[in-house]
Amino acid sequence: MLLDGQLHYYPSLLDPQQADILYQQLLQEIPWQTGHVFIYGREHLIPRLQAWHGDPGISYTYSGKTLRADAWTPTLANLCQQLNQLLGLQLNAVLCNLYRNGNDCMGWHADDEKELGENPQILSISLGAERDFALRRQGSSRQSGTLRLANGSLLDMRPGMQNHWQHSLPKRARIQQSRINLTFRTLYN
Ligand SMILES: O=C(O)CCC(=O)C(=O)O
Ligand SMILES: [Fe+2]
Repeated sequence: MLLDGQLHYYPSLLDPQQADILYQQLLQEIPWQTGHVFIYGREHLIPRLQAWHGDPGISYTYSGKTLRADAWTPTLANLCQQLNQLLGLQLNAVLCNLYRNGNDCMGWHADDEKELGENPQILSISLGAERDFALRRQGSSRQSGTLRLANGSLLDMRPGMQNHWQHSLPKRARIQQSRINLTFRTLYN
């Protein structure tokens, strides 16, 4: 347990063999897309592949646009159901990220969009290459530390975390292998 109980890390939710099978299934099953964002009216490709899946009618606002989540794939639906049962939650959507190698990354942010409610709890499953997950306090530009997210691990970002901390997935140029990260969320539309 770290950071006043706001972050719980379980290094082996899945054993390595299960994690490898899941990785391959998700790689095939998810319609990975090259996302883009608009910054000052100019289009930029994001440095990773993405997909959004969720319950029917769930939508999210991303880069100023409201988009509907795609239907669950069988593997994602199964994972979401298992997490809900295990943890007593009502997760209803997942953001999937595919980092093709160490050059793919995600910048500093908090997952604090309006549709996630006041105190979101986000469950993050990591598969494939081990990558550093960096943390800093909201409002600070100094990194507080990193956590290595292992293949088959679960990171539970508890309620409160998104209000006080930012996180990022920094570039690691030497890493050649790819990684899939799934962040399960509860969206209130
Ligand atoms: O890839 C990760 O571990 C972090 C992903 C993330 O922060 C997000 O999807 O909001
Ligand atoms: Fe995030």
